[in-house]
Amino acid sequence: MTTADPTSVDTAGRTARTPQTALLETRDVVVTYGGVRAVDGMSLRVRAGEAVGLIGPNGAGKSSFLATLGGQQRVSSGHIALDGEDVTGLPAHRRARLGIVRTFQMTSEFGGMTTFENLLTAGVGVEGASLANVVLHRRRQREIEQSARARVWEVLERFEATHIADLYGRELSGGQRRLVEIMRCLMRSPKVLLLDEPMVGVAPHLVQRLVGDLKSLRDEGIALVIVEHALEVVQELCDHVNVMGLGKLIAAGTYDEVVRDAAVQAAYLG
Ligand SMILES: Nc1ncnc2c1ncn2[C@@H]1O[C@H](COP(=O)(O)OP(=O)(O)OP(=O)(O)O)[C@@H](O)[C@H]1O
Repeated sequence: MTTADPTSVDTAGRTARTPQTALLETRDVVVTYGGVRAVDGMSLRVRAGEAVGLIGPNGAGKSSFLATLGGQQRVSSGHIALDGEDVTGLPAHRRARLGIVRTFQMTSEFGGMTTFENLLTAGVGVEGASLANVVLHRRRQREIEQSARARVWEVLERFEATHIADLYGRELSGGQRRLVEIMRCLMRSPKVLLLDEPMVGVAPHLVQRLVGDLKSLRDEGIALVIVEHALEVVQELCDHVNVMGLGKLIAAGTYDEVVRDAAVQAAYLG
């Protein structure tokens, strides 16, 4: 992720389509909660096949900014574009259809479903099995379900996770849960995968495995945007690291570049 080219997004948020156009681009994104300016003018670009880290001290605005990318948080001002198209006003489910998908920690509802069912529900949602479809087009619904079932097995095999297909969410280890969360996103064939602390609760010996899985997604061309406090993970996984402090981008570059930056050291110490 790099800072935005100021000429690339016009005032209506449209981006000129050039070979250099970023897959995901934000321009001057601001989020305010009451009087708190949690995100204060974030302009970033993310290319396809790039793993981008978002780091910074507690309260820097990372999660709020990530939520604006996924559409879970409305921006107070600014623009967000995917593939050159302005998506700023789109709700999360419409962005997900366009390819911006965010991992969510499994809630208790998921604990009562098997891994297979967890993935299936994510997959059936993709093709828009609305209530109307279910009621009016049963055959179409069966086709959607059949293709989603095939996709579930594809995803489980790709992550060597067929052995957890019949385990309930509540029976999974922390690392397996994180994997299911990522696999649920994969059911939606994302272009951009947003991850908020993907390594929380993962046993140390499984972190490497999950990092490897994320690298393989990146190498297939999916853009990853990762908020992560575990800096060794950021160092290993991310091609580009953005550091936030008090809502603003205070440094950007490779991991080695940003950790040497005086402003970054001051933000972490201060
Ligand atoms: N829903 C909310 N209502 C009011 N203030 C909020 C809300 N969410 C976050 N904030 C505030 O916005 C600022 C940024 O919070 P945010 O969670 O985005 O930061 P963060 O960098 O992700 O922090 P952490 O690393 O601790 O998760 C903080 O001052 C926080 O208290």
